[in-house]
Amino acid sequence: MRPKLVVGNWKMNGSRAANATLLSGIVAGLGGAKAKAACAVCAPAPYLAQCQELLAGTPVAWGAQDVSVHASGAYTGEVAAAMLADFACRYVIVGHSERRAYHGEGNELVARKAKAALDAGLTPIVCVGETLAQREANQTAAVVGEQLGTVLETLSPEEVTKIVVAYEPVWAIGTGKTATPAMAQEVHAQLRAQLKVRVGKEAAQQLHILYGGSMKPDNAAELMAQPDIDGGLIGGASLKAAEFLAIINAA
Ligand SMILES: O=C[C@H](O)COP(=O)(O)O
Repeated sequence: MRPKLVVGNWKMNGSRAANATLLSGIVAGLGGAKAKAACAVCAPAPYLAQCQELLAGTPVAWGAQDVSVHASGAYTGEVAAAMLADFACRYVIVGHSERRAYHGEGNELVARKAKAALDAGLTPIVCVGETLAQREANQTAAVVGEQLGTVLETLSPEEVTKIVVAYEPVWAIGTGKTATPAMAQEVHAQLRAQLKVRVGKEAAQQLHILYGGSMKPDNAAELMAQPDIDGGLIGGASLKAAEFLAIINAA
């Protein structure tokens, strides 16, 4: 059975003081006992050093929310994958819908970001998801299929076995609306079938497909009980230690 994975995406939130309180609360809440799920936080880039300082040696991994496709050079404002690795990041989110919507990131760029992350030894968390208009037009399967498909074409099958996929219906992000477990499971099963074509049945069974979109302590257990939902990518609820811990414990 795949162990569950719960990842917090802090988005553009936090401060040195607030992060210290949040991270010490999470670590204390895990209590040194074997957590029910693997967990990580994806922090804004300036706080990765703080994550490394406070989380090294704990069960909580850390990562970033975006990465450049370039290795180094004249790319003002960008952060290279090697720089994230320098701060011992394990994960980096690529293709979050907020990057797609506000920064015009398309499927090919997202795939190149996933490749850049893998080349630096990081695990990309590749986000896919449809807008409300796309769902209402019955385009969900086509949209997420194309989003994941471009990544699968860009990476070798061996590289694909090292990614994490996150299904995040855009209409459920930060809105309090959640996909029902059945709706989410339907898309997760489709994504796993697509992965299977690329990497084979056994490897596809090992891959993590996370659900994101208003996952909270009160709906996490039901969502994660679905056969193809292997954890969560948590926004708002990852900013409060008690809520984040409750979701980890619901796994
Ligand atoms: O990456 C996280 C998702 O965008 C979900 O955010 P949310 O839990 O605040 O809805």
